[in-house]
Amino acid sequence: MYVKVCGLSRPQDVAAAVEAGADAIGFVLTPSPRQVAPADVRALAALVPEGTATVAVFRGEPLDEVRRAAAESGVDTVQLHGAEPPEAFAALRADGFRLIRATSPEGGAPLETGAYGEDLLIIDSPRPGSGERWDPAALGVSPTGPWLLAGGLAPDNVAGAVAGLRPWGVDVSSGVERTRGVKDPELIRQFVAAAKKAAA
Ligand SMILES: O=C(O)c1ccccc1N[C@@H]1O[C@H](COP(=O)(O)O)[C@@H](O)[C@H]1O
Repeated sequence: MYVKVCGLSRPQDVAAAVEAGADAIGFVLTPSPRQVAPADVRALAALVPEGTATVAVFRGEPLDEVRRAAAESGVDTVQLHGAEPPEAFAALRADGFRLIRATSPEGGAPLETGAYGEDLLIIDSPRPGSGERWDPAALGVSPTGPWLLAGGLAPDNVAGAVAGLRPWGVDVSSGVERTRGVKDPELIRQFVAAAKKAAA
């Protein structure tokens, strides 16, 4: 079970996620209560050991801005939540990034990993980072490639969500916060442990 913890902005939260065994650490570079400047992401990403992915999250920014901010951040992976075309993914691939495409079942984009050249697909609610669950019935058939389930996951519901949809991995932001935008290291530990125990 691949586990991504997203929206980190403090060293102690990065440390908690790494120590708990998260596979990917996400930093939000788009307007959000969790937004972090590229220079601050660089400092946080430097705390992440090799082998754990560092992910810069964007939503709807122009491609030039994404390329510039991702390079400045020092991450290895870019996650796009907008309506970016396959050409944007190709450009970021040429820059050397691994790629995550995030969409929702209602979004109209293909629910197939790799459709735009990405390495990983995230299926999320239409309002990413909101903590909202979405109706699993909207998914129909699960993607065959590696995909992460996101949207309203938390330590106490991740096992049930995994049992229902059998994703390759999970992604969380709001569910490991007690105050919106502020991560809780203990909830991060609980989430990663519960997710790792959940059978895909
Ligand atoms: O976390 C954010 O604030 C955010 C903002 C804009 C785009 C994506 C964002 N995060 C992604 O949202 C989901 C998790 O959402 P939830 O809060 O757990 O319901 C995940 O894909 C994050 O990478």
